[in-house]
Amino acid sequence: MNNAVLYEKCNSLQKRDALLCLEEYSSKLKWKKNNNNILDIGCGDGSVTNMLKKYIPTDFKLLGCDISEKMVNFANDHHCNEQTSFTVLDIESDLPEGMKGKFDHVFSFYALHWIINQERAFKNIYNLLSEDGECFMIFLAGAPVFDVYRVLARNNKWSKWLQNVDRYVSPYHDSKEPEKEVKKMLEKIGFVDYDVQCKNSVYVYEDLHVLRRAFTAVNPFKIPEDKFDDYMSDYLEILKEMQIMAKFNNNYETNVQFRYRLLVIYARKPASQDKLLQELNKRD
Ligand SMILES: C[S@@+](CC[C@H](N)C(=O)[O-])C[C@H]1O[C@@H](n2cnc3c(N)ncnc32)[C@H](O)[C@@H]1O
Ligand SMILES: CC(C)=CCC/C(C)=C/CC/C(C)=C/C(=O)O
Repeated sequence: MNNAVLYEKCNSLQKRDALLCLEEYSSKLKWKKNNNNILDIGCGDGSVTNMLKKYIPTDFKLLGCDISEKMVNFANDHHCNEQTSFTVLDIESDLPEGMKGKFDHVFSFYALHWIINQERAFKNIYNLLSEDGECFMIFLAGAPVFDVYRVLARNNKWSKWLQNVDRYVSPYHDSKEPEKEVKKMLEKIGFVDYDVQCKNSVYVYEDLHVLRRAFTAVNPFKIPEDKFDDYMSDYLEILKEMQIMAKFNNNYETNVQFRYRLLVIYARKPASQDKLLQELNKRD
């Protein structure tokens, strides 16, 4: 997904959930009196990064990062100022030395379900954090859109463009207890005070035009332009087969309920004295 202009117009689901979760969790976040260094991972067009500022009560520097140079350039063009900037970073790759241990807070909204190597990404988040630093992330555990990808990938008409489809399915989509898996990983990496929730959520797309644009904005597959309408028609047919859409409804003005599971994660990197206690507890 590289189309920042389209994504900025179609990220109402992602924005709504970022706002709802920040409202719910903002009282849990601990801020330094000044010089809070903050990172937003998978910032996309930067509009949610920009929204985040409303929840930072004191002086801060905010860096958004994304694997997509197109997204980063769009975010810098639209949201860069003396406190906020954006840079290219793949959270699954090696970290620049200068970023390690530098951030008091790391956020991520609707990005980590795009990551296959979860442990690598979460270890990177741990290493990005300063001592006593905290992270707050929301991303999809499971969603019908991933089942749609798998059905399309089995269709000979689309299999050529949907190879390795599970590369774009959330790593927790088939998990019965994603929060358990995440907690185990956080503990293994060394996070403390973690709170992991998997929330059953629903979002209503008011009509199929809106749904189509939202689906297109996050579509990771390189479908040829002259085939995209046919691809979308097959996508909508699958929604009917999955009974997410009414079977005989060809009315584009119909709304569609998107039911999904959202992981909401808070965790803290222990300060050195905590680490000592952790070690002593392990020995007992
Ligand atoms: C659905 S968008 C979310 C954007 C924004 N956080 C929001 O809530 O609207 C997911 C973003 O994660 C980025 N992303 C995917 N894999 C990434 C990786 N390995 N490292 C950094 N960003 C990544 C994508 O390029 C995309 O911009
Ligand atoms: C009913 C149905 C399957 C709707 C799909 C809605 C949609 C496009 C959800 C976004 C899924 C996603 C991968 C979001 C993201 O990465 O931000």
